[in-house]
Amino acid sequence: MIRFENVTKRYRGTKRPALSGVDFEVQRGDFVFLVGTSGSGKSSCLRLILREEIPTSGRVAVLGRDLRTLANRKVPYFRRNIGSVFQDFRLLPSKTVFQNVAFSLQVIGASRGFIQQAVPEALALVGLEGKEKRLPHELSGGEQQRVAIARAIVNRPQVLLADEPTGNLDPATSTDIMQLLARINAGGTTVLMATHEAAFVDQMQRRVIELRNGEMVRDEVGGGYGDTSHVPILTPEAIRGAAASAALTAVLEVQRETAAAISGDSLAAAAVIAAAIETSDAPAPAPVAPAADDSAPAEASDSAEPAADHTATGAQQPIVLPEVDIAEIGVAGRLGLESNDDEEVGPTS
Ligand SMILES: Nc1ncnc2c1ncn2[C@@H]1O[C@H](COP(=O)(O)OP(=O)(O)OP(=O)(O)O)[C@@H](O)[C@H]1O
Repeated sequence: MIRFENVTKRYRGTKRPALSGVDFEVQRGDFVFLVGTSGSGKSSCLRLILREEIPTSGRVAVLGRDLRTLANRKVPYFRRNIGSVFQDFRLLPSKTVFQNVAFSLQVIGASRGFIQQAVPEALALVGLEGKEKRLPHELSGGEQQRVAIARAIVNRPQVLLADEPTGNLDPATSTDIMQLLARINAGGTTVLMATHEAAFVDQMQRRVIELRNGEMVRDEVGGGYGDTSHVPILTPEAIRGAAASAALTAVLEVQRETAAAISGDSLAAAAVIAAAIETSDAPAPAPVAPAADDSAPAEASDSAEPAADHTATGAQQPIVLPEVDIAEIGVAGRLGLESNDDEEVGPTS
């Protein structure tokens, strides 16, 4: 569904490439965290997927299209398959909640009747019924991000890109937003999220792609935020004797301390998530919607099975989410986005 092949991105006037030889593939229905320190190249990856940038070398293919050969005039149609949310929400300040969500349908020429039906459905999905007439400044930060998410998904994109979507929100509100993104993913939408939020990455145990100075240093199924992949996994069976046992204990202690240091301020968020899990009566996560066409099935990374405990927080439970009925939105068919996944979406007006 999304493929990076040896992608290097060098911005004009810069010495060091923003991305260097990056290779990965994301399957339909995946939920992938992109992690890495500031400047490591996460946003550049998302911009390449949106075709806001093109690689200096290598290839980016999204939904079966090689984006280098995608004609400029076709880019707006291509982007209809991709929803985006950002840290700063990017709402239109003088438009109401309804108008903000409707706007993304108006620009693609959707009919008035369709908008009247689709917008309330999207707002209901994100839990904003009754707030249609509010202006953005009359909403909390979390509500504003919900509007942005409703706007991103109102035409049922196949891919949702989220660039630090919880970056401006408090831990409890961030948890709500993460639950919402996971629900959307459970309905079959592929989600790629760039984040610095260690607690969520650790809790959700999804696939983690880590960038460092533009290079991909980790692609881990069911990974945590901190890169512990270089730490050898020691098991008691492999070591005999009291001295060895003491050494193992010391190593595990260092791992725990390292994890605590990495988690840092995110511990509060982790506590909130844990509380949410405890009070939740939700069933196990829904299986990812089956592939509708030629894509490979979703990877095992999307199962609820936690990975082997080689991250410091491997014992934590993933966020458990209610099943979502994607017919709740029911917009894809009407927009012609449903079954011809690899076909270009033509103008609707
Ligand atoms: N338009 C641009 N022109 C020049 N350099 C850029 C441009 N956009 C990004 N860069 C550089 O590319 C590198 C990667 O930036 P990018 O925004 O992709 O990182 P990031 O991991 O998303 O960072 P953050 O977590 O701070 O958002 C950085 O060194 C940045 O300065």
